[in-house]
Amino acid sequence: MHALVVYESMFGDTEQVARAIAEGLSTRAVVRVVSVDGAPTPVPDTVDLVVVGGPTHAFGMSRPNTRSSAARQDERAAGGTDRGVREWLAAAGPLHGRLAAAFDTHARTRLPGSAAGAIDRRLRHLGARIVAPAHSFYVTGMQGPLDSGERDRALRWGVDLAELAAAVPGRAG
Ligand SMILES: Cc1cc2nc3c(=O)[nH]c(=O)nc-3n(C[C@H](O)[C@H](O)[C@H](O)COP(=O)(O)O)c2cc1C
Repeated sequence: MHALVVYESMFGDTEQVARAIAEGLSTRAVVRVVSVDGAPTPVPDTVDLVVVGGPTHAFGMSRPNTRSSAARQDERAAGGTDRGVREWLAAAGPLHGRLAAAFDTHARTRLPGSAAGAIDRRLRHLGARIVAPAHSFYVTGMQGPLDSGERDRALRWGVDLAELAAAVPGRAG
């Protein structure tokens, strides 16, 4: 099985989660993990499983104005304003026959909404078969860092995803 993990990250937290998920997936899959800036469009035919994640901004996926706002808040985010998962998904092409899953990072607050839910809906709309419910990983403040234990939780989710994907008939296990 070939897996592609695509992430957007302004302050580095979603990247850490994406890399941990990729490590978990690698128990059963050949994995490529790429920032949304360099992620291929359309998704190559060789990819069986697409895992897409980004930070929750303003109750959903980032937009150009929320990325600019992040860049004004912290220089770590300065390079990441051009393309987010929203824009990548718009160019990813139909995903019929592909397996997929969505994740996000989210502040531990009572703020509603999640980027993962929006990514999940978009992946379904593109025709992908969702292998696991959209998943959130938590940061302790609006600019991170990741809450303790979240990296390990991401790794375990990656292992679970690989098992769920391998169990789907018709895809390489
Ligand atoms: C402009 C902006 C809007 C945000 N809106 C939300 C929000 O609606 N809900 C939430 O839980 N976190 C929100 N956050 C916090 C982000 O989720 C947090 O920065 C992100 O998870 C960190 O991931 P990253 O390091 O990969 O960028 C917001 C952050 C920024 C910069």
